Order: sequence, then structure tokens, then C-alpha cells
Amino acid sequence: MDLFPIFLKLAARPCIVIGAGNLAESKIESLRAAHARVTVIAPSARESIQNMDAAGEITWLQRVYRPGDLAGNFLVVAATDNPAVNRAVFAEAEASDILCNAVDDPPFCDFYFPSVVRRGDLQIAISTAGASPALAQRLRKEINAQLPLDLGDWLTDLGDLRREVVAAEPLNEDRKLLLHQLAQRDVCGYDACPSRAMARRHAQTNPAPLITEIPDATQS
Ligand SMILES: C[C@@]1(CC(=O)O)C2=NC(=C\c3[nH]c(c(CCC(=O)O)c3CC(=O)O)Cc3[nH]c(c(CC(=O)O)c3CCC(=O)O)/C=C3\N/C(=C\2)[C@@H](CCC(=O)O)[C@]3(C)CC(=O)O)/[C@H]1CCC(=O)O
Ligand SMILES: NC(=O)c1ccc[n+]([C@@H]2O[C@H](COP(=O)([O-])OP(=O)(O)OC[C@H]3O[C@@H](n4cnc5c(N)ncnc54)[C@H](O)[C@@H]3O)[C@@H](O)[C@H]2O)c1
Repeated sequence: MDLFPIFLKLAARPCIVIGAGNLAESKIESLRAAHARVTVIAPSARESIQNMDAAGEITWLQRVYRPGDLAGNFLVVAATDNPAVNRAVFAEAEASDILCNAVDDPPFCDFYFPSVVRRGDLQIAISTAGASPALAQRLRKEINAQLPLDLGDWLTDLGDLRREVVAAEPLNEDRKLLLHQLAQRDVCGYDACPSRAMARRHAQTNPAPLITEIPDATQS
């Protein structure tokens, strides 16, 4: 199956989860990690989900799903223990052009959840297109064991330094080469960081052109 891999910006987008059990919990957590605005509908909820509601982190509506509940949402996860309900949710989502994942029910999914290794802004998402979730999990564990725990902090510093370089140098081959070099070096947040010093020296040899006003064509 040829799936299209993308990383969605969900911040502040309304997303809805139907069901509030074991499977719903991990989906709610991953939606919240992307700062989605999450509503949960279920007659009963796990304690952790009740706590998120009490803390104002999500909105839990304590009742069964009703047709029409998906209106206004960007994405829905159907995670009840009743396949007929999950499929009714999928049917409403299809009719309303809302992206739907019916957990563990591939024909009723527009998208699948990947297995994810995360270090700050770095995310490695693994998909087997449903062929073997167990393999996706195994690969996650293997990759996770290989990646340093502080990779996310390093990436934050590298990203800050990259923004400095992009502001200081023009878009050309020299700048690209420098950015590849920096991605292989130690980078830290200190101003005296050797990689930052190197980048600043480089900017002197490859300076961005000064932005000048566009001449007014009517004045000659
Ligand atoms: C990646 C992960 C993300 C997540 O769930 O958030 C995920 N499943 C995970 C684990 C896992 N799921 C299952 C097992 C038991 C071992 C096995 O079956 O292999 C294990 C491992 C375990 O739990 O030990 C059972 C299972 N899963 C699906 C079916 C239905 C079917 O195959 O028809 C059944 C049979 C249900 C039954 O028997 O009733 C279907 C889907 N599961 C997916 C995602 C989507 C495709 C992902 C892909 O392959 O790319 C897809 C298509 C739809 C979806 O749900 O999005 C998460 C790993 C988290 C991690 O990293 O640890
Ligand atoms: N838990 C697992 O590891 C696992 C693995 C594979 C498949 N499954 C299947 O996935 C499904 C969900 O699993 P779970 O462990 O999260 O179940 P669960 O029993 O923990 O939670 C089910 C949730 O669905 C809600 N619900 C039931 N009917 C509803 C309705 N009409 N409207 C809204 N909410 C409703 C319940 O209130 C509850 O919050 C089950 O069918 C299960 O067999 C579970």
C-alpha cells in the first residue's frame, strides 16, 4: 500500500476522539503532544483521561457518540470497544471530509498511526502500512536504543545556529556546505561555542547582500 508520509501541524486544530479507554489514551497523548485541541466523547473514561479533563487539557463529554458529533473537527479517532460505533464514526467522517482513524481497523482508516522515536523536534516515524505493527514497534525500540538522549537539545542549538547562518549568508553552495558541516559537529547554546565561532568566520567570507530599497520607477 502506498501511503503518503507527512508531518501535520495540528496546533489549536479541533480534533475529536470517540472512546476513552486504553487505546484512546495513547492517541489522545499523541494529539496533545502536537498541541491539538482535543475533545473526547465516551460514557466512561480512564482515570488519566478524567484527570486531563479536570486539568482543562482536554474536553471530555461524558456520553455516547451521536451522529453529528464530528462537525467542525479536523480529524477524528474512533477508539471505542464497539466496532459498529467506530464504523459509524468513519461513515460520518467520510461524509464530512474529516480524516479518520478507526483504531486497529484498517479498512476504516484514512491514516494510520506510526511508531515514533522522539527527541525534542526530531521525530522518526515508522510505518509498515499495517503489514506488521510488531515490526514497527521492534524498529522503534532498536532506533531508540541507538539515539543519544540529548539529541533533542543538540538539535535545538543546531537549529538556532542554522537560523543565524541563514540570516547572515546568501542562499548559495557555500552556505549549504557550511550547514552540512555544522550538522556533523558539536553545537552548544553558548555564544563562545566553537561551531558558532566557525559559522561567524564563515559569514565574513560569504556575506548576505545588503537589502536595499527597490528604486522608485517613477523617479528618474
Ligand atoms: C504503530 C502503532 C501506533 C499506535 O497504535 O499508536 C500501531 N500499532 C501498534 C502496536 C500494535 N498493534 C497491534 C499489535 C500486536 C502485534 C501485531 O499485530 O503486529 C501491536 C504491538 C503490541 O501492542 O505489542 C495489533 C494491531 N494493529 C492493527 C491491527 C488490525 C489489523 O492488522 O487488521 C491489529 C490486530 C488487532 C487484533 O488482533 O484485533 C492495525 C494498526 N496498527 C497501527 C499502528 C496501524 C499500522 C501501523 C503500521 O504497521 O505501520 C494500523 C493499521 C491502524 C492504526 O491503528 O492506526 C503501535 C506501535 C506502538 C509502538 O511503537 O510501540
Ligand atoms: N487494548 C488493546 O490492547 C487492544 C488491542 C487490539 C484491539 N483492541 C480493541 O480495540 C477496542 C478498544 O480497546 P480499549 O482497550 O481502548 O477498550 P476499553 O474498554 O478500555 O475502552 C472502550 C471505550 O469506549 C467507550 N465507548 C463504548 N461505547 C461507546 C459509544 N457508543 N460512544 C462513545 N464511547 C463509547 C467506553 O466508554 C470506553 O471509554 C476494543 O474493541 C478492543 O478489542 C484493543
